[in-house]
Amino acid sequence: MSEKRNDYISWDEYFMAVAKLAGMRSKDPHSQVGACIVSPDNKILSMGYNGLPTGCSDDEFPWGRDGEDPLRSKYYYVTHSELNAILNYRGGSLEGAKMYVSLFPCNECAKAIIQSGIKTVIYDCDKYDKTPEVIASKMMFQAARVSFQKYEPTHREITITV
Ligand SMILES: O=c1[nH]c(=O)n([C@H]2C[C@H](O)[C@@H](COP(=O)(O)O)O2)cc1CO
Ligand SMILES: [Zn+2]
Repeated sequence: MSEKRNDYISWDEYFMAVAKLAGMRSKDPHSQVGACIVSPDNKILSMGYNGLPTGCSDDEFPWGRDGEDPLRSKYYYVTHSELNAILNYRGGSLEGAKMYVSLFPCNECAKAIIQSGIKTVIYDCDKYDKTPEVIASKMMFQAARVSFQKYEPTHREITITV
């Protein structure tokens, strides 16, 4: 037992798993999104998931997706995981940081990511890649020189018993 373990998880696996773990806190019945912000020297700075702003009850605001009245769907109210991760940060600057996120950021989150100084986005799912929001997001990232790369899944199963 004096040898070093060699089946430990990689930095990428660790941070994407942390992002997905944060997403498991989401109350959204359709899409649970998690984000983890990491410093250039691999320290976790902040995390977030998609949820309602403080004071807006999970039980009173809607979680539906569509309907005639936009005030009765979730979209006007939910704070996205990426924005929550940025706003949850209580330290100094995020300049040069990386963001691991389970879903490609929308255009509004892209603006916040760019303005916060985050320079790299590592994303997993890109299920909305044909939408104008995600197309606009990619255009802004390219113009602002924020690199975005698809997380390369290793398919390692990580089991945590709590
Ligand atoms: O980047 C994102 N980050 C994020 O947290 N979200 C949240 C908002 C909603 O709660 C949910 C998307 O809902 P839906 O897939 O039902 O349209 O995910 C959505 C996006 C869209 O890309
Ligand atoms: Zn967003």
